[in-house]
Amino acid sequence: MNGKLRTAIVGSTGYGGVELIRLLLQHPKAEITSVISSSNAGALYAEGYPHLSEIVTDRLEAIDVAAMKSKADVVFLATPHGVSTELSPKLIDAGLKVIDVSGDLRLKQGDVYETWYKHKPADPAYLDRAVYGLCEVFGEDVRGADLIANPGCFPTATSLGLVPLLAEGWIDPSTIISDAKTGVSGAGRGLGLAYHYSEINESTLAYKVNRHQHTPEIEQTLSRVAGQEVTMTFTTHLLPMTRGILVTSYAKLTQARTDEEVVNLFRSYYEGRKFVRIRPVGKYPATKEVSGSNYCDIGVSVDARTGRVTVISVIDNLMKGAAGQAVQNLNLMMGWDESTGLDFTPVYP
Ligand SMILES: NC(=O)C1=CN([C@@H]2O[C@H](COP(=O)(O)OP(=O)(O)OC[C@H]3O[C@@H](n4cnc5c(N)ncnc54)[C@H](OP(=O)(O)O)[C@@H]3O)[C@@H](O)[C@H]2O)C=CC1
Ligand SMILES: CC(=O)N[C@@H](CCC(=O)OP(=O)(O)O)C(=O)O
Repeated sequence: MNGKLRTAIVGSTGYGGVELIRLLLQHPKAEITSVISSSNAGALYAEGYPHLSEIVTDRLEAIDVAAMKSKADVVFLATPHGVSTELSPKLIDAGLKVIDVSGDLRLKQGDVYETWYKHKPADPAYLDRAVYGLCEVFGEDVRGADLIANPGCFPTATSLGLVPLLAEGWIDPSTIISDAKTGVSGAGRGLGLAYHYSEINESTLAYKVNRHQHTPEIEQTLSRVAGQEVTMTFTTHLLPMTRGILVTSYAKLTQARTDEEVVNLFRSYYEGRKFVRIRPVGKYPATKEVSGSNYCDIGVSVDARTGRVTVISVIDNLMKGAAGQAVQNLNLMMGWDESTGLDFTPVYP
């Protein structure tokens, strides 16, 4: 023992898992004690990820709650939907802390989860116990929690772009439309026809139109902040890039505002929050400007002609959209500075 917090990663062989490894390897207060696989226990981790040769020398371990309890304090779940539903209660009951990167514990109402995810929901007691870790909005809830539902990638970018406007009543909640674009790593490492080079290269497409599972998650956050039920239109698009999410949101202003007023509202709402950066009037962020980092960058514009505000928000889906925010949640949960181990610049170009 060197005094560091011991972490285990279930789903370590996926894209979310390998990004968690990148972050936890250089975290000053945490270490990785188990990399876990449901299908390949015994194999050397770096066999599947040669970029980690001579860096991660561990072998993959099977899922075993007692073994995790003996080797770890906190377990990250970077697993497909449905796994955490069953596994998180066992880990919590064993006295472990859990940060779930999947969607299993994000929606407070089990029937809503079942409708959108087509999976059996988790036990309501654990849904109640899970704290929704959108750090810049609900971060206070995370301190001292033991079960975190890490927000989805699209919900993180979309919600951070709308929350200040709703919190202050500057937009009409019934008029929100968000148009989202993502790179292919959002779909994970598994194979799928839509993600083949020859299918997505030089092409783009909308998918899960009016049925994306992140819609109720965004609505849940916006409703909580607005203090009334919010429904919205949300459309996702796949782009031929590896990392990155860009969301453009539109809503009707409740009264005339200037660009400067809206920029100042965002700056004041996120004051002191390192990972949200607001562009000046007339400037809008690109996905490359946050790539590999935990930042969410936001640009805003008022259209005086239509009375609508346009918000552009970008994140790296694997960082602020998954592993980065999961480590930020770990930091908040442990009472550490939220940027511990995340304090590095984006990769550019
Ligand atoms: N990719 C992204 O940008 C984001 C992903 N997420 C969510 O994070 C989770 C992981 O996503 P991602 O890493 O992209 O997905 P991947 O498909 O890349 O990885 C998922 C991993 O889960 C493991 N797994 C599969 N079945 C089981 C099982 N029954 N029990 C335990 N582990 C299993 C697999 O590894 P093995 O066979 O070795 O066990 C696999 O490597 C998903 O819920 C996803 O929705 C959230 C935000 C963003
Ligand atoms: C390109 C692509 O398919 N992206 C995924 C991103 C969702 C995801 O990562 O899952 P969570 O629900 O756990 O956040 C999607 O649109 O479903």
